[in-house]
Amino acid sequence: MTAVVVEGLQKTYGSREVLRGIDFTVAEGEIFALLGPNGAGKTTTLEILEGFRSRDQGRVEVLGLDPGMPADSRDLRELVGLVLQDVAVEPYLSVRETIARNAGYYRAPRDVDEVIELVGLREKQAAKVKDLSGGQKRRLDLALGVVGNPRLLFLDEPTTGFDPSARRNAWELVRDLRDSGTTIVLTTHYMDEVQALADSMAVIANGRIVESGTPATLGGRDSAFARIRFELPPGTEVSDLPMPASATTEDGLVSIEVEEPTAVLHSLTDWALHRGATLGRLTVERPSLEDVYLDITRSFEGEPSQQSVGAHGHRPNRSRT
Ligand SMILES: Nc1ncnc2c1ncn2[C@@H]1O[C@H](COP(=O)(O)OP(=O)(O)OP(=O)(O)O)[C@@H](O)[C@H]1O
Repeated sequence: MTAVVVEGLQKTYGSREVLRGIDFTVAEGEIFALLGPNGAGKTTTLEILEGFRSRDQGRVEVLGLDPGMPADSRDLRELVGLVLQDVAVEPYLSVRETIARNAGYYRAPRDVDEVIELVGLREKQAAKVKDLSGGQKRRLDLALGVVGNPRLLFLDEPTTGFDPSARRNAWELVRDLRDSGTTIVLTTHYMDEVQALADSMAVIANGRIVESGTPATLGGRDSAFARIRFELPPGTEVSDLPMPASATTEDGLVSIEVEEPTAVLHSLTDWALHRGATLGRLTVERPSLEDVYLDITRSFEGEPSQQSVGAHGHRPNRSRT
């Protein structure tokens, strides 16, 4: 089943066209990542899906419901979990009290101890919210997102401010949630996060979805040329190589670009071994997800962007507490 359907979604703030007709779908049980430069409209899209923001045009369906309809939006509250960028929580309550209080808002919440364990806050369960570090606070946000046992979880930049080990734990948690059947829609600026988590993804730039696919195939990444780089053995020239190669670059390496590197590597290493030489700093790389992502978004930088006229309004208060 499809968990989220977005078709021709448009949103304008004043006369600033932020979404110019975007389309994507999220399959039930997958982790879907929405990416894009600052101000591209990711949060706006998420807020529309969550029912916190109205849309101007287009069709939106979340778990078969329309978040733009008040009655559907109320039903969605039970089915959907949110981890937003600015969750307001009571600073003088403890971690446990905060999670227990939120559990009380749902008909069939998860067990509070299980949630505390899940987000790794057992040691901090008696601490007041105001005394938590930034990363611990974000883990509490995650706990509040999952305590209602949602079918669909929205994560807006879930690991911003986490240390490397807390990020790994959060990824583990997100994968566990997916494996237990929760659909997850997340936004992030970290390509390693997308690589580690996303089953599918879409890039939004200049008000449109400009690429979509999987982390492995985005922007034709899987069929892109491989780049072989190495140090020329002492006493040899680029022209001695058994195939065409670029001259040494400023980092002292020779580079060869090929569609399929197996045969080229074979003749290259054969060539070196026959001379009793080695190919220092030898690497074979295809463009990383980050390379592809930057290429895609850069190609939209020159385009006329969303028009900007008039003052910004205030975001609605999205806190549930
Ligand atoms: N309430 C509002 N009124 C007017 N303009 C707004 C409002 N909310 C957002 N915007 C503008 O809409 C554009 C998209 O904002 P949005 O927060 O959706 O982007 P984003 O992709 O989530 O960005 P970031 O990566 O920085 O979080 C921005 O230019 C922003 O300034």
